[in-house]
Amino acid sequence: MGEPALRSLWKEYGSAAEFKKAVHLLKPYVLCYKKEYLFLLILLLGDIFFTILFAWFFGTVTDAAVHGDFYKMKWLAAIGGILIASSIASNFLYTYLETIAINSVKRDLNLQLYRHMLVLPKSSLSINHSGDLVSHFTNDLHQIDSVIGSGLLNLLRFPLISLTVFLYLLNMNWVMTVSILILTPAAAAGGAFFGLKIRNNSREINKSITRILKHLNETFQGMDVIRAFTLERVFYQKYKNENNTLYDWELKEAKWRGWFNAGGEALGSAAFLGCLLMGSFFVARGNLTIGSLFTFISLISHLVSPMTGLAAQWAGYQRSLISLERISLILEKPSESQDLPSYQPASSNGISIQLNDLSFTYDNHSKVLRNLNAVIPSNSTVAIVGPSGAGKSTLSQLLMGFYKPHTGDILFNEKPINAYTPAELRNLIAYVPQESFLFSGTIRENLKLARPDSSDEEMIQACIDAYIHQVIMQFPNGYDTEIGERGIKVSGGQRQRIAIARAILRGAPILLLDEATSALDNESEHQVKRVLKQAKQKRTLLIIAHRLTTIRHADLVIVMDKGEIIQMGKHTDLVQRKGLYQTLYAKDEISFESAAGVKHG
Ligand SMILES: Nc1ncnc2c1ncn2[C@@H]1O[C@H](COP(=O)(O)OP(=O)(O)OP(=O)(O)O)[C@@H](O)[C@H]1O
Repeated sequence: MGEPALRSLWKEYGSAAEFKKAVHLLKPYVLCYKKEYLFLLILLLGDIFFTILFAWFFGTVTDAAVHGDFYKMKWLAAIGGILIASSIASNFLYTYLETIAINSVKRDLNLQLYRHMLVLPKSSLSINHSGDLVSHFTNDLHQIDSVIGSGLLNLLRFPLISLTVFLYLLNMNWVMTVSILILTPAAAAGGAFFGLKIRNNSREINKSITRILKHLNETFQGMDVIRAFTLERVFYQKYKNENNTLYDWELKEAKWRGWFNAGGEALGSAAFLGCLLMGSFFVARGNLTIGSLFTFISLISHLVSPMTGLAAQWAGYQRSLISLERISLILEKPSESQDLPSYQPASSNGISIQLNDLSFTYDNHSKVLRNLNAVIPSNSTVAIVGPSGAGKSTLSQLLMGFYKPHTGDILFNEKPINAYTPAELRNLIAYVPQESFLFSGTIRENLKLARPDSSDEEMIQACIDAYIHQVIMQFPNGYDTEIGERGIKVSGGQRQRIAIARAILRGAPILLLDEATSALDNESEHQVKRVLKQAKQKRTLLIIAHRLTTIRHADLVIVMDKGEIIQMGKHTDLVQRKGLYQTLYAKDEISFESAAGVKHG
């Protein structure tokens, strides 16, 4: 590492800003368990008391043995028994309470992180890779033990035990005690140096773990492509390289920790040897008993090791701080609502939609939607068509409030959608995405997610309308058939029809279908469209479609190209007019007829 890089890292490390940030983040969670932490603190103070008492006991027993005072040894044995029993009870309680404190804080932080991610705007969430997001839960949350468990209490315990032992030893022999203090700067400097090294390493380790999780995510999601394109060797090699990188960083960290522990031991040994030599001198001169020397030696480690211990703790904090920094970056992002949205039955009144000079950009550079103006009356069927990349799906994302318009407005019943809460807005729309996503579980569970209070009759009717009921009834367990992860056990067309049934069951006043019939055969598509046409008295139907032959019945067709609305009207009018719609329709009809010809031929 270059000198300037080291200097800037040191500056960052020494600023304590991150430490303050960590305290700010963790404080509310830790305070929820203040009773447990208070009790732990009392046990820690008890531990200091036991440490001194054991050292005193050790020295007193030695002196009694040297003087052959068996009467004293008898009651010392009884005290020893009480001390050991109390120490065992205190250790057990400490371990138990620490586990409660650590796991409670971690559980609460975990839930808050998950909750926050659920209500983050799509624009904030989509800049992170899903592997990155998962790594906050699988890696970062497990790295914070050292700042919420003993590590936190040691910040108090180490200085306290050092001070108590120092005063006790000072009282016993001030020359030896003061002499040992010359080791303090070495312990502190060692801790600071290794902490800096470990901190830098932790950052790289976290990055490496995140890359591995990303790679795993993509491997399992893209397994079919990997197999079809024989990419197994390429993926294996990439995974191996990532793991080797992680191994190298972990090894580096182990080396630093190894050196650090060895350094701590060396300091401890130096203190022990120094005390033994000086102590022997004082014993020989009759200024110290052998028992007192033993007491001194057994306590000296508690004077030196808290110094190295505090430094080690500080070094250990670095890994936790890096993880906390990553978690707080997510928690700091503003959410789109305070409450978790949930299903609320929407009013059955129709919803009119108005686009007012609507423009949008994903990256603040190139506009994906430009000055869109349109009025969609309530309970009408509107088709949005146009070539690939025209901006149709982007418009649907804006209608659901996943992204905010750059300029202009969208009005539902003449009220800007910004005036609705995300939950209100999304309860107005039933959405069928381009790629239907089903959750693992049964078909019934997937359907009832859309409207938990729906009856079985309503669920079955939605499936009849989506032309999927007969198919479901042929499955061995009917509606209770498990459909596997992401609905992998049903065909693409079946998945799409279950997704349409789910949206119909939701009963929202707007039904938004984004290429939702692309995987259906002609017969299924015809049936679904027939039912949707019947249902239009009850809802506004927005259909984004590629196959224009299927949207002839729409009340309004909006033709988009390069982010603009270039034509608008009824199919019968548009098909007569020269323009993009006519061209697209002619092409579509040819391909439809030739497909039918191939089928029948
Ligand atoms: N999340 C995104 N971030 C950045 N650009 C995007 C994002 N999603 C889409 N785009 C860009 O916005 C433009 C419009 O895409 P959009 O998906 O809305 O088109 P579309 O008309 O629905 O196309 P298709 O019919 O192929 O689905 C494209 O140029 C695309 O590259």
